[in-house]
Amino acid sequence: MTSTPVIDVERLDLKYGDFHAVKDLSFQVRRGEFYALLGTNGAGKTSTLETIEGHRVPTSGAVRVLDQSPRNRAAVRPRMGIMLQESGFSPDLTVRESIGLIGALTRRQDRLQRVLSIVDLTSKAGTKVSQLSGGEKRRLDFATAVWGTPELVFLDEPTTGLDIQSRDALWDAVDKLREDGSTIVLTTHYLEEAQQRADRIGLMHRGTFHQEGTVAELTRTLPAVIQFRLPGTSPALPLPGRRESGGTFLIETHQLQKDLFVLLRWAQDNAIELRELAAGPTRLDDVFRAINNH
Ligand SMILES: Nc1ncnc2c1ncn2[C@@H]1O[C@H](COP(=O)(O)OP(=O)(O)OP(=O)(O)O)[C@@H](O)[C@H]1O
Repeated sequence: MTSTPVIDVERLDLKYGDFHAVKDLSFQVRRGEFYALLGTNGAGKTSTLETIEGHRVPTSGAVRVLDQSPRNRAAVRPRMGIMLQESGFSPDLTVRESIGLIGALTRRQDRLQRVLSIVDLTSKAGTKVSQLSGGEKRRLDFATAVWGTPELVFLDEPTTGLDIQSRDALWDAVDKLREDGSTIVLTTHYLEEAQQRADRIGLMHRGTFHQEGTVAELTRTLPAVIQFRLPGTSPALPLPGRRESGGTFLIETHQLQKDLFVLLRWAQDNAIELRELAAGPTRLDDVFRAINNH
């Protein structure tokens, strides 16, 4: 038996006046899944998420969240943790009071000390929100996703403005949420974060999906890349490649292992050092760059 999806979007349309922001969009997120909703600027991600979160009414189509209408806030809100791009905590409240508010609004149970520790704001518990740094404010926003281990967590650009330690700590906490069974929906422009973690990706462009699938499925159609620099003089390359303006050679291939072997054998036979050699699968960045060619 397949369980009911945690999010079920069926033929969603959203219009702002005459402007058609989301067009006939359908997708599902399964329980325990890490789903990344990505896309170009203005693609319709925020509009879609706001509808799922219950802030917007669809122009047409149906949205179900946790088997409820998202407009049924009393039923749905306690089960969701939503980290918005700006949570809008009152500047006059302290960190402790702000986190207390999350508890009051969601009616989930948790311990203040536990959440303060996860977001690394224990020493700032008595500090007013207006006096927090940008990164500290962002960590406070993350408390909304952590408090009471919600069944469904939305992370909207969660790492913007965070230093590397804070980013690592945030992803560790997200891993812990997943271990505890939470379903995660991420939107971000830091594609490598989604590439590393998402089970599936919905890639939006101009109001609809350009592609949807696992990272492997999204990158399958594009070649992998081998890149390197060559010393002053060398014989012709054994494979078709191109020289970038900075002097780096690029070989695009659909047979990475085989072509890498050909290149390494050529370098060995000709006693050539391939400087700054790097080879890797297609990255999501390349999938994004390819969008505008369509
Ligand atoms: N309230 C509104 N009134 C009119 N147009 C709107 C409104 N909100 C969004 N739009 C338009 O709808 C489109 C989708 O916007 P949305 O914010 O959903 O995109 P996004 O994918 O989140 O973009 P970004 O990555 O740039 O944040 C954009 O062209 C935007 O200008």
